[in-house]
Amino acid sequence: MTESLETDVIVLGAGAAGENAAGRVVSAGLESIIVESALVGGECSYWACMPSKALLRPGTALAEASAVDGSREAVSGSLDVPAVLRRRDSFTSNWDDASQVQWVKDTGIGLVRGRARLTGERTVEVTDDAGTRVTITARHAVVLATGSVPVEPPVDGLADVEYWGTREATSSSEVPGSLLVLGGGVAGTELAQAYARLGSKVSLVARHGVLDSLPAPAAKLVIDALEADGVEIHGNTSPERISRDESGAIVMDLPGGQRLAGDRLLVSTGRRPALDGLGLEELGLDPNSLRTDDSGLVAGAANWLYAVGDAAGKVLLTHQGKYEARATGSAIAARAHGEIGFGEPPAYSRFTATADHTAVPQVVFTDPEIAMVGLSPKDASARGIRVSETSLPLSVAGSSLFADGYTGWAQMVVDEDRGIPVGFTFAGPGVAELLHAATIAVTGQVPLDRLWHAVPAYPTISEVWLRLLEKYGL
Ligand SMILES: Cc1cc2nc3c(=O)[nH]c(=O)nc-3n(C[C@H](O)[C@H](O)[C@H](O)COP(=O)(O)OP(=O)(O)OC[C@H]3O[C@@H](n4cnc5c(N)ncnc54)[C@H](O)[C@@H]3O)c2cc1C
Ligand SMILES: NC(=O)c1ccc[n+]([C@@H]2O[C@H](COP(=O)([O-])OP(=O)(O)OC[C@H]3O[C@@H](n4cnc5c(N)ncnc54)[C@H](O)[C@@H]3O)[C@@H](O)[C@H]2O)c1
Repeated sequence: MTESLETDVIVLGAGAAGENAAGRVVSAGLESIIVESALVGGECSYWACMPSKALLRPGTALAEASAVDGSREAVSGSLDVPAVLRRRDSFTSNWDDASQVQWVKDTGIGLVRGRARLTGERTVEVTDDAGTRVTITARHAVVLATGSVPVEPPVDGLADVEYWGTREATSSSEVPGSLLVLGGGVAGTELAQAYARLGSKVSLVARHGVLDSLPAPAAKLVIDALEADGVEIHGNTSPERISRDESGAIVMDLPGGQRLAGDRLLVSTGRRPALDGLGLEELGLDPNSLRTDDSGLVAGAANWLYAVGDAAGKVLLTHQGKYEARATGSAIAARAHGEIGFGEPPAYSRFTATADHTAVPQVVFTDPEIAMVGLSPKDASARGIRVSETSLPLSVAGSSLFADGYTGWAQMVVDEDRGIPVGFTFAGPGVAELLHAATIAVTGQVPLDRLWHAVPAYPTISEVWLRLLEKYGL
């Protein structure tokens, strides 16, 4: 038997983006049903941001205490691995989504559990594990917030060995004796350090370099730290073959005859939007090249289909997905109330995710951290913006108080025609909390001669702002 439901807005996927889209339309007076096939809360809560940061934080806290004369002497032991894993489990609520389900209920959002598929315009069919079907029709819109899936690299033999993805690495209850990591992006780098500090012998294989899309001096600080943690880095290479040997170890054959072996293999080689099996092709849409405007509206779908978060494939970060979802939720509600039309709303209105283009903040939560926002000199030049780059070692009174022998780096990218900063990168211990000031300066397009009057408190690490402006020439 098929149950039929009707609502204003159907949201597919109850990750961070889906929750925010549904929450936004409900707070604007519309009804919404969210459909989820796994845990309400999605990847970030259970298998990505939260558990990975919970695995990293104890190692960073220990390193911070060990980096200061006086407290260093009080550090007498190493990480307590069972306690670290227990704390990680508490951050994932032991993979129980009851509290997030309660939030959905309290917010007035309907929840249907099962796998959703679009069966027509504004119509979704949901099938749960027992085979029960529910058909839901939306009066206004359907939002795709189905997240992303890992990309499996085409490596000979990989499909025949059992390996970890980031889900297994973030939820593991064991710390392997040795771990091979394939992929030197943010996920591979963070998890390589987490496991090295928990006691694994880690080898990291990166097709290009480690964090190679980030400014080289910042990436170098992280590479040095990984090596100090005992991580063996194999850069500019990719395995020719992966197999399992007679002892049960996973073996990676690199070009040139080098062979690496480990108890476990983590593959973290990127992600792509999870749009397969949603019925998009039947609606004349290509899941491999879905295009959305800045309100999330999908091109070619007659003004009823939206995509947000990883599913939209623009920026694969939780905070940016939530931001897109707030814009989309507001746009859907305003359109339903006849307040705006279906043309793309103006940039920087609350109906658009304008910052996706110019001011995306990201933190790499290794020790040292890398925190960046906005455009790199290369990004800016590609957009035809005439920029200057100012960079220096991060060395101010606040940093030397933070840690003995503090090493860091900072960069400011300035649009020379407009006299405004368009990008910042900070690398070093404790720099993540410097980032929001930079995000505000970039998003607010604060002129440098006004930024000069934003005086950093003494003695904080933020004094690096003053050093950057002085070096720039103010
Ligand atoms: C290891 C790792 C660490 C990360 N750390 C950070 C970090 O520190 N900070 C940060 O900003 N970002 C981080 N990210 C990225 C972040 O996890 C994602 O950007 C974020 O989870 C995307 O949220 P979302 O709501 O778009 O998708 P998801 O959280 O993936 O949610 C999508 C939901 O849709 C459901 N779903 C899918 N298909 C269907 C269907 N057909 N029917 C019903 N339900 C469906 C899924 O079950 C899932 O719950 C990390 C990623 C990884 C892999
Ligand atoms: N702190 C954070 O914000 C955070 C942490 C983890 C993940 N994430 C997000 O999750 C997404 C996925 O992370 P990710 O690190 O898997 O993706 P990524 O795209 O950042 O990095 C993938 C890496 O794998 C490498 N690679 C691909 N194929 C390879 C091969 N055959 N051999 C060797 N290397 C290969 C790529 O060169 C790249 O360096 C990213 O968009 C990232 O921003 C964010």
